[in-house]
Amino acid sequence: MMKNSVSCRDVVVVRGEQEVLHGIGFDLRTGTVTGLLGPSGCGKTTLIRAIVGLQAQVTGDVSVLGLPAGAPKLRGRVGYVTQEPSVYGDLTVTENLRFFAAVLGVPVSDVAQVIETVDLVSHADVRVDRLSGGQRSRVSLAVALLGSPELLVLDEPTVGLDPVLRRDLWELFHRLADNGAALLVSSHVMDEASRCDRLLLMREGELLADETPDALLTAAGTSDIEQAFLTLIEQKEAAR
Ligand SMILES: Nc1ncnc2c1ncn2[C@@H]1O[C@H](COP(=O)(O)OP(=O)(O)OP(=O)(O)O)[C@@H](O)[C@H]1O
Repeated sequence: MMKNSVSCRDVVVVRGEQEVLHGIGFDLRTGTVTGLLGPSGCGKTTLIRAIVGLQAQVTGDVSVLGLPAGAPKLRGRVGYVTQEPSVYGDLTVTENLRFFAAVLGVPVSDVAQVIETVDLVSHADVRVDRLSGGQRSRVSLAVALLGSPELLVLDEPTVGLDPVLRRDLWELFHRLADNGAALLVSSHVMDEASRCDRLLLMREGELLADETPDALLTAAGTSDIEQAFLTLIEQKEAAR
């Protein structure tokens, strides 16, 4: 039986004066790649921050690998890549990874492995500020892969990448899931939806759908995810 890596129930988040998540519930399964999709500002990053335990003012239940989100024991078991670059520009790829391996208490022998996984062997000794945007985001991903985390949470990892690189990264995500990890990958690009095993579609702080891409398309009677998303919104508004 598939296990749940993340379980969210009735998750409400207030940021500033505003409630931005209005009672979200879903499970994230081990060994799958789940896409978190929705328009800019709908609350994807906020939900991700709640899962990795960085968000204040969360009510409801967020359980990660059987522990409360943010529990100290989850350190090293959860990898998180933010939208902002999280590596040092004045260090090489290898130096960055050695630094983060030491911080995380991960064996230094893992460094070469993750560099290979993200396909940066040829740039291992190049300073990060001399890399392209896509290469740099793969360094951040390599940091998140240190220690072979059981849950990987990636906030818009493919923004600004060319189609070939995007395809390669999605192949990597599925390899990681095949090896037993759960991945949650946010995107506001609907055409990435078909690459996911499951989809969470968000709008204005609510979950509109928690389905496989096929089930979603069948329910909406279309072959286009963007159209399915619009149909769902129309159905929801008609039901109000
Ligand atoms: N620091 C903050 N203080 C108050 N409100 C915030 C803060 N950061 C974000 N918000 C609000 O929370 C809501 C959700 O933002 P969030 O960043 O989670 O959306 P998102 O779906 O990740 O957007 P994007 O795709 O543009 O990154 C938005 O209405 C935003 O204005």
